[in-house]
Amino acid sequence: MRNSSKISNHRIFVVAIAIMIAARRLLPQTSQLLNPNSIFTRANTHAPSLSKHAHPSHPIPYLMPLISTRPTGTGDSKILTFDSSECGSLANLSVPQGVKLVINDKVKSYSPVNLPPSSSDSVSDSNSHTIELLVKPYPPVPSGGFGKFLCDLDVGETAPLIIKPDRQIHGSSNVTDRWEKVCLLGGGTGIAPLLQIARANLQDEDSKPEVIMVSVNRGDDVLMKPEIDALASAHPDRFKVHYLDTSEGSRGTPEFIRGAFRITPSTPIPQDDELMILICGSDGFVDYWAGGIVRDENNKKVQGTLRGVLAEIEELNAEHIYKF
Ligand SMILES: Cc1cc2nc3c(=O)[nH]c(=O)nc-3n(C[C@H](O)[C@H](O)[C@H](O)COP(=O)(O)OP(=O)(O)OC[C@H]3O[C@@H](n4cnc5c(N)ncnc54)[C@H](O)[C@@H]3O)c2cc1C
Repeated sequence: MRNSSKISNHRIFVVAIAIMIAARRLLPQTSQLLNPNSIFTRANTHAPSLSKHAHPSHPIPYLMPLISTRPTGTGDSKILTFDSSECGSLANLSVPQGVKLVINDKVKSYSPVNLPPSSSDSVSDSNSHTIELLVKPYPPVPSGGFGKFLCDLDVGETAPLIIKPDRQIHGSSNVTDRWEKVCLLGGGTGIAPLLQIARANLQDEDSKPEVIMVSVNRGDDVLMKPEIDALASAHPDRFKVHYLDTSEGSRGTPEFIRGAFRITPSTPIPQDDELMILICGSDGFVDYWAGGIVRDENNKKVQGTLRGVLAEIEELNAEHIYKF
């Protein structure tokens, strides 16, 4: 009897020590999400060790450490660089790569602006194992605040991120060497995935698509302008950028799009592989330009009917447009 009580006391002691060690490991994550300035009140329940066993397409978040942060130079948005080396197999993921931030079972999408590593990148090259996110800290609303959460992270803290599976754009995940003219229409932080697509097309010396970007912003808060202008200087024959400032109440028109993307009434109706317009921005932004994205009976996002400004350009049809 005495022996069995000793054994059970010993077991209780061992279990208590194990719980204390596990709690200490989780503490930085817990305190991060319980920060009084944060609207998140529940601890992340995914222990760091779980991330080691997750596949990039598996819905268990990686706890990616923030390794550096810098302001974009305009407004309050930041470029946040996360160490993605734990994910291991990010090499050769197709562009645009996407990640999801998962907190309290709520999820929001973010888009790396840097290119994923290629298989030729050395494992020792630390630049090839990072994810750079352009993030704007919108003043949080209830159940939101994800942008502020990311922007408030200190170097060394982690964010629970999932690597999204490849994005299918009209039946294929390929965005390079596919269309003759790639037109990118981004509002605010919506420019992030479009910049990655521009970079992927321009770095590919073998294919020569023309890339035209329209960046829509209010006032001086033009996100990633230095980086975009640098790309335009480096590829003057293949990359053109137009900035549209909507602060004075001016909104884009069909004429503006015709001019920027050079679609004229005398242009023959483009074939699918000639021209693609990729649109990314807030729901209101996408709705204004091309009609809203809708959800099907499985709550999956589908493109919805083409409406808005682009629907007024008769040379275009839904096959020429993709809404993020
Ligand atoms: C495919 C995809 C890629 C995205 N990539 C990025 C990215 O790279 N970087 C990034 O910062 N965001 C990106 N977003 C937007 C991101 O997912 C969040 O919607 C955004 O961070 C706002 O969330 P929040 O919780 O901070 O805002 P909330 O707290 O929910 O809202 C705060 C306020 O901001 C307004 N707001 C919310 N979202 C937007 C928006 N997108 N534009 C303008 N106003 C808004 C709300 O109406 C509200 O008034 C992307 C979205 C999608 C669908």
